[in-house]
Amino acid sequence: MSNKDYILEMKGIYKAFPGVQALTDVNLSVERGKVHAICGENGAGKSTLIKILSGAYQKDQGDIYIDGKLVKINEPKDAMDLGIAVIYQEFTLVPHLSVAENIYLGKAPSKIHGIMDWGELKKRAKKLLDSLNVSIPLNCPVKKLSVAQQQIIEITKALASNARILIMDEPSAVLGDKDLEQLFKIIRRLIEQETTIIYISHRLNEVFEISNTITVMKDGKCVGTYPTKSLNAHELVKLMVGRDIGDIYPKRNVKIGEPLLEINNLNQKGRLSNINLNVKRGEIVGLAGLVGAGRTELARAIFGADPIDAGEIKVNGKVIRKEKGISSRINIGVGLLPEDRKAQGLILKMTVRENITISNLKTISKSRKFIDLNREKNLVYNFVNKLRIKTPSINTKVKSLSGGNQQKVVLAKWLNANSDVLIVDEPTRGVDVGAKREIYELLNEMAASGKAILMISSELPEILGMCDRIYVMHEGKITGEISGKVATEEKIMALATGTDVWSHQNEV
Ligand SMILES: Nc1ncnc2c1ncn2[C@@H]1O[C@H](COP(=O)(O)OP(=O)(O)OP(=O)(O)O)[C@@H](O)[C@H]1O
Repeated sequence: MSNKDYILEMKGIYKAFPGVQALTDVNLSVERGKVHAICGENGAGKSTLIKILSGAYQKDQGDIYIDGKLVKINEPKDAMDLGIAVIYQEFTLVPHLSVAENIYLGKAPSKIHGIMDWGELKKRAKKLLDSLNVSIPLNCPVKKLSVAQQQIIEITKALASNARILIMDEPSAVLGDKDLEQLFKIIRRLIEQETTIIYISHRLNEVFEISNTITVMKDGKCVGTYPTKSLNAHELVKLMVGRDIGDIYPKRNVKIGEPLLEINNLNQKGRLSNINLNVKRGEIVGLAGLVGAGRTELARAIFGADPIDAGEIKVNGKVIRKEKGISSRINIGVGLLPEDRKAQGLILKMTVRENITISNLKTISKSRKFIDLNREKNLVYNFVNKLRIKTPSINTKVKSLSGGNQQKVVLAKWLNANSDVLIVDEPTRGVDVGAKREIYELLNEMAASGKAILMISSELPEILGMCDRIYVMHEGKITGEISGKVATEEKIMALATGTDVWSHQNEV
């Protein structure tokens, strides 16, 4: 392949942070008009590499070429001028401004005397949306759009800045299955228009579906670049993890006991209606549904984070008084691994050690007064090793860890809380495939030791691979309950979209 076929080349890139060599001699060559995936474990260096490309970080060494020409990217503006844009998981839209205004934010066409040319603004915004074959009302404030639509506006905004290289960092993390199909359609249209996509994801089925080429990174180095067609999932995992992890869903053989969590006729105005479910000792029960079905709302209601209007929540046979909040739920043995870890799950300025042990100081205290430092260290090392948390030390502040490693810390925190009933909301989002296997093992171990686990996940293979029973939600209601033994993606999707033509109620 000649250099001209590559829109982007990064050669010999090095980057260090205090105590961490994040990138060592990384080379990346990206073909024009293709989808180039970057895969690797948490902390492999993927985000650091794209932050260098987008001007957020400065490299220590190395060269970047665009269209075969050596370029300097010292700040985000340089990257934008070169046509490089990043679609992050957290969007950069202004909620109260309209779709059209957001697309042309900071670069709106103007008439004489600097007055904004509304007609031209809308015409241009519509043209861009049409080119992606999507229709979203131009006057609508973006805060009224779904997350999937906001992501489309974010992409359109990048195109309005003449982006030719779009970097998508875990774009599916905020999407349900239907929205993902739509995103893939848009990516295919972008490719037809010769836009180049760099796609970062831990969801390997997506990588196989959408990418032409895969670069694998490990420990800050490039393992290699491969045509997607030349690899299967097994080979890719081995390249990423450096070992064979076998079957991703470990076998379960657990005795199921009495109900530990019982929800009867739970109602929350405008959000949840007539929810009935139970999770028994030893069980892992799935809660499936599309984005917006009410799964997170239900988890928060059970945990006491949001009040309920009517209904009964029983833990271990005891009714929890409606007016009681989170601390009474924790005391009675309920834990929640929240969906939004950064905002709700971690204290970013505290260390890995403190974040993990804060959930259960009893296990590391001497006569309930002093911390037993040795016990604390052993406990934390155990989690760091088991979940393979990549951190320079257990005393490193959590804010400097990679996104996936931060998630592992929250998970360790809730596993350490040792709750009888643990609700996990998207437990493996953003986590690499090797660590996913370890998380599944830990959840299985917890269930086997007599705990009850309620697992919310948008990844249907994970629900199918892990759960004894599955409740499916649609528009704030439970639309069906299926045994893990007979569940299929089709059955779940039919219930999740409210298009179920045959009833799976109580198919257990
Ligand atoms: N601002 C920072 N300060 C200190 N260390 C950092 C910083 N950013 C990244 N690192 C370290 O650099 C390494 C690479 O992190 P990076 O975020 O690039 O990984 P990643 O492959 O994107 O991981 P993930 O899949 O978890 O997002 C990690 O060891 C991380 O702790």
